[in-house]
Amino acid sequence: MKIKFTQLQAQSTSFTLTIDNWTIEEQQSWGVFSTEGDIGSLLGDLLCEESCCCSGHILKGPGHIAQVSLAEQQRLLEQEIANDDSDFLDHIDMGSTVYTLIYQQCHNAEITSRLLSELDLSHLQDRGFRALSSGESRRLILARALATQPDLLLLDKPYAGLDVAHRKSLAQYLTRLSRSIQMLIIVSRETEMPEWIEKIALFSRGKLDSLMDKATWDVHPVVTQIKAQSKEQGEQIMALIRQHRHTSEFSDPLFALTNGRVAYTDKVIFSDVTWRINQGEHWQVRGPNGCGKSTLLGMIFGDHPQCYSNDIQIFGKQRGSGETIWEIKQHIGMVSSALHLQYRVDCSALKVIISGFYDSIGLYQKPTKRQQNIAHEWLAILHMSQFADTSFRKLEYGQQRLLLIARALVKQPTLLILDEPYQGLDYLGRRLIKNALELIAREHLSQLLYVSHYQDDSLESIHNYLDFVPAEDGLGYKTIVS
Ligand SMILES: Nc1ncnc2c1ncn2[C@@H]1O[C@H](COP(=O)(O)OP(=O)(O)OP(=O)(O)O)[C@@H](O)[C@H]1O
Repeated sequence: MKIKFTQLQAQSTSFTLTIDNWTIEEQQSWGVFSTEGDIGSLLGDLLCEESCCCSGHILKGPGHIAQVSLAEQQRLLEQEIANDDSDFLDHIDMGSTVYTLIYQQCHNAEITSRLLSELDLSHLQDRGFRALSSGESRRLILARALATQPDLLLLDKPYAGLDVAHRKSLAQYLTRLSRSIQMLIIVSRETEMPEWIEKIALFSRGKLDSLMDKATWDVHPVVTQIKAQSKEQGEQIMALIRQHRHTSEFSDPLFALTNGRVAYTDKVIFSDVTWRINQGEHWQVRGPNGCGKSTLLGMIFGDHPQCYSNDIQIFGKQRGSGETIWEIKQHIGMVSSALHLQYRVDCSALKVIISGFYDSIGLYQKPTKRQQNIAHEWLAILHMSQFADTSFRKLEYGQQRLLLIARALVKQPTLLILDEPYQGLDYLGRRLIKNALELIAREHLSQLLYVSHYQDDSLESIHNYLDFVPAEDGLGYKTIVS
């Protein structure tokens, strides 16, 4: 499909996409790198939807474009929630099954089975969408896009949420696919630019900055330039945190799980998990997609139903001894994809940050002047002051994620749970947050419990690891502490 952009200006709630001149030739795949600005969803809207607020021209050859993005995942969740039948069932509705969600895109059993197998989803085909882990749902979104047999595939950060093994197999899969399908791949990590891509478009703050071939990209100075910029912003975050610092003291252990086990009717997720977190320790939790990392962190946060059937001590108290979930949550800041999906209320960017003081989704109390001031300071550091009154849901996915990170940090919690915090962030946003987390950990302003599938996201201050590995009896996973 040939696409030609000329003098294009398109407006989203948060920024303007500007493309003076860009021609994508038929059969030509491009890599797109945006240093600052989550351009993926606006580009997707421009290419896939007819109505869009823009000036200039887009000439598009005939054919069908399918997109894979975190926003697409969010849309599917909205659709599934709208169809939720829990009120009419004697069990919680986990949503349409993986099989159905792929089949409904192609109405062809053979294609559905092939995609299930190629994307390592066969074992999950009967599982409801809402029970999927984040990596599992990412693979489902790709399968659904491919099921529509597109002429052009728009992949916005396709590796987000995938573990090392699935990233590797996806890279190989995309290499194979690139021989038959034209692709536009938007990445926010320079290491994720596929080797086979010949052409790269570099965007900065929503503007197409330059077009180049892969060889020029490999030695481009942009990466060094922006690293320095994000370091400075990281220092500003630290100054803000130090200024409003307050701490709570607890006796050891801060958290302890003894012989932890989580199982559903169809399978055991993990068993025999014993984990003790003492004061001052930062931890990274590692393991493949679906091993139970988010489940375990959800047990600390107190919102997983099976935390009551386990032996858990948290902040010096035995779980189930009369404490409320709010007493626990007030000492925890949480960032996760599950929380991002749940944060569906329509409140302003400023209120999202303030809601961190109350651990609520949305804001239902009158904030103090001090809380409002701190939230405004956060917006300024994130270069988002102009969006203070903008509805959270109208912002780009990456901007939403930055607000949720600020929401978790704003009360300077004792425990900071970061379950793949960088998902959806652009290059600069990720460097900024990583620098800030490194400083927070180093100065022990909060204790970090951190999940990331990327080696280059490792934080120097984390020396404790909890690794999920397959259990010997073949029933789910167990953990190893190192
Ligand atoms: N209600 C449920 N019924 C059945 N299985 C479930 C249910 N809820 C979650 N699961 C499964 O539990 C497993 C663990 O999920 P979890 O989100 O903890 O994985 P994870 O290690 O965080 O994965 P990822 O790296 O992909 O985020 C997944 O295979 C998921 O499909």
